[in-house]
Amino acid sequence: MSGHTHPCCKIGPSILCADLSCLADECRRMIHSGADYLHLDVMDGHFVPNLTFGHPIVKCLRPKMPDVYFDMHMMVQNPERWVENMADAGANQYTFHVEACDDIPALCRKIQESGMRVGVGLKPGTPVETILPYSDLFDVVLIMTVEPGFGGQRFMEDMMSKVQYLRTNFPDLDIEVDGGVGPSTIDVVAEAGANMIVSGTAITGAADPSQVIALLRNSVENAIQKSQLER
Ligand SMILES: O=C(CO)[C@@H](O)[C@H](O)COP(=O)(O)O
Repeated sequence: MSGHTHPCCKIGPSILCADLSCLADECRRMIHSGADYLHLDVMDGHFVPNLTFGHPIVKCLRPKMPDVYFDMHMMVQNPERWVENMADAGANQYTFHVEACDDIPALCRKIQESGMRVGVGLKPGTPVETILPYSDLFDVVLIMTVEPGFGGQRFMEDMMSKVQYLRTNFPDLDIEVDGGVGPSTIDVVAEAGANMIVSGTAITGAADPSQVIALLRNSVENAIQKSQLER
């Protein structure tokens, strides 16, 4: 992690609260509204008290949108179990939760060898120090700003200290924030130094998702520009 080039802003709608009966159409709507990637929430009913979908759905989506970046947020126990399936389904990023992982280096190696970017997620109660010994192994760190499991929850601003710490110590790292992020909370997220912005209900529930995506992007790009001028 060297070079000190702040990674660029990327906006990734979470389709968790979209109309999942027409998933591909919803995904296309997000991309046509200016999304840079799709954040796909996989829940197993064990790691979190909710169920969504797995690799068979991702595999069906992939041919319908061959160039879209699929960011898999794996809210599952035994995350090592689904790496090959997700890679085969066409996932680009595999973000496991540190709380669910017994052997971080082995899992990171497995994800990388299968051709996906490596992401690690931290629940709100997990200190950032937990992942520091392995920091070279991750492409993305996902800081949860709600308890994982459901969309539409309240943003936890006190998680921003984790983002600030990571941005200060790992200037080139992709730092993703997820949970309760929208027009009313984006400025603190951007100021803290996050560059990958997940936003669910604020985008999918908006009358004009493109307006919300543009607003989020504007806030993050301004913060990046400001931090570069201060350097
Ligand atoms: O992973 C999760 C929830 O576990 C998120 O991706 C949410 O789905 C984001 O939705 P909003 O909080 O933005 O409505």
